[in-house]
Amino acid sequence: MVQIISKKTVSFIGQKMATQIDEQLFSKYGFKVEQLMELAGLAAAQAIAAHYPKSNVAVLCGPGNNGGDGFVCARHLQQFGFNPSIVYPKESKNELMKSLVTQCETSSIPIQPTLPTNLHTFPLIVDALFGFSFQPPPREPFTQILKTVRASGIHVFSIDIPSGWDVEKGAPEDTADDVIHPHAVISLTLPKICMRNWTGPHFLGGRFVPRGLVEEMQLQMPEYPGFEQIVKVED
Ligand SMILES: NC(=O)C1=CN([C@@H]2O[C@H](COP(=O)(O)OP(=O)(O)OC[C@H]3O[C@@H](n4cnc5c(N)ncnc54)[C@H](O)[C@@H]3O)[C@@H](O)[C@H]2O)[C@H](O)CC1
Ligand SMILES: [K+]
Repeated sequence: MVQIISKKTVSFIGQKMATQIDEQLFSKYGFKVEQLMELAGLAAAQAIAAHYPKSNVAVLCGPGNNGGDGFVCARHLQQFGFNPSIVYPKESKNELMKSLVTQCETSSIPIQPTLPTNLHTFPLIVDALFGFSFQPPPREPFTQILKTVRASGIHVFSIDIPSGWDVEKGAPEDTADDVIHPHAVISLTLPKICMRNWTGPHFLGGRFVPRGLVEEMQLQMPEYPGFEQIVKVED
């Protein structure tokens, strides 16, 4: 059972604050992005395994670190007995992303640049296209992908923020067809302001922020029970 915490007990952060936390973790606090990405992707996979039955799952990975979380999540989902396939529309030249591709390829996780033609047979999609650095509106080829996913009606689990959402302005109109309308979301580190009014299943992970940074930036962090990596956020 994932422990439930109240949304009143955690800070909701904007795009600038999320970027500042990220920068501080890597500069002053000495972390490497791959360390944190591993924990972020693992937390996402744990939330998925806690919330959905084992199945085929299409993991949509964008060109930035949100996409990196998706690759890590796919690897762990396979370890947990899911059958992941990765959709990676815009290959990054970044060495870390190349390593993540190798890790998944050598684990026999298929990777393709476009949505599978049999997408309708997938019970679940993981959305790791864009995170807190997204600047709307989406550009091609992502617009078309977001539209197809929206039209499919398949349950989508979003990592950090639902792709296509403005990080701060919140959920778009119900009629918007080029954004993710998620079934569930995992916020990483802290929820972003766009998640304030979200009432669907909401997990929180990324239990890696060091005490010094929490105090320096006066962050209200979640109380994780014991040695858990995820909690669920409710009213
Ligand atoms: N501190 C943490 O909590 C950690 C979070 N992680 C994850 O990293 C993302 C943020 O990653 P970042 O590389 O900064 O950016 P994104 O992945 O959100 O996207 C950048 C990527 O997207 C392109 N892009 C931006 N806007 C558009 C657009 N309108 N259309 C098309 N493409 C767009 C841009 O060019 C870049 O290529 C965070 O959310 C977490 O998921 C880390 O894994 C660990 C630490
Ligand atoms: K996302």
